[in-house]
Amino acid sequence: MSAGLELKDVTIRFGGLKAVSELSFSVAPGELIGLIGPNGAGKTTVFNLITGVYTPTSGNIHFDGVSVPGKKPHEITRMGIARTFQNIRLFSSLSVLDNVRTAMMGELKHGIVHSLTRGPAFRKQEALVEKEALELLDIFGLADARDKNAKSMNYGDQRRLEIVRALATRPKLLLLDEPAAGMNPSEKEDLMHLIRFIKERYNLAVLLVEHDMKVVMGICQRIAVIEYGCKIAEGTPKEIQCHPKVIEAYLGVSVES
Ligand SMILES: Nc1ncnc2c1ncn2[C@@H]1O[C@H](COP(=O)(O)OP(=O)(O)OP(=O)(O)O)[C@@H](O)[C@H]1O
Repeated sequence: MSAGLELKDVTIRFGGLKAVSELSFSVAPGELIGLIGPNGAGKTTVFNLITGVYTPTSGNIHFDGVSVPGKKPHEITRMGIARTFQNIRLFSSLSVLDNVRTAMMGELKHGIVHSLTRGPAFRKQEALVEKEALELLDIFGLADARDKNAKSMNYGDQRRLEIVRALATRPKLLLLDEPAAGMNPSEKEDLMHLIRFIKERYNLAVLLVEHDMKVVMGICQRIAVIEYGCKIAEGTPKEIQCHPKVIEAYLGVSVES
């Protein structure tokens, strides 16, 4: 079993609907892979299968050689897989800093006694968490907003905060679900730089679901295309752009956008 993520013949049925059908693909450590397809093709369902929200009806998912199906989402996070969501999910009543701190909670080693007494070990750990959270916010240009209410930030900043929260769990694989949605062209340009930057800086593998073809074609090393839950093509951005099945299913007009 190889390192990284490996899906083998993964199928999930919802009643009579096969949302994902015998899907196989892999993401090696450090790779930046795109997963694209028309609306309803099954992309978010694939993320939900990888992160333990759904269990496949059949097929296997392995991460670093360990079987994923049957594990709980928090166990999968601990294995080193983090995700963002199509619809932003932040703690709206918490500050920007506290949103990152809560994401780091899983890493805290102190027990209930330390938490209640707030002893030296607890305070040391808290200080470390705050330092790391601020470092991450700084990299994303969000440090000045640390005390702002998360929901008061503009849309692009909220999307970036979601990525910070995912990174705060120290993943080896980051799943990004439509990170460019709702961004303007200059925010999308920044996002492309940011994804490349964090991939290098944190030695991350990234699986990117994204409708914006300029973003996908601009940063992905390889792209898998699904339609009605089935993989119809896989290749480099250049190969995908001229793949007849892809053009027919999906890319025809949007690749020029
Ligand atoms: N829990 C569920 N129960 C029933 N059907 C579901 C469930 N989750 C997803 N589906 C169906 O599976 C199919 C794939 O949905 P999914 O959200 O994965 O597509 P997508 O490629 O992410 O779409 P989009 O690009 O519009 O976000 C759709 O037909 C959807 O209605």
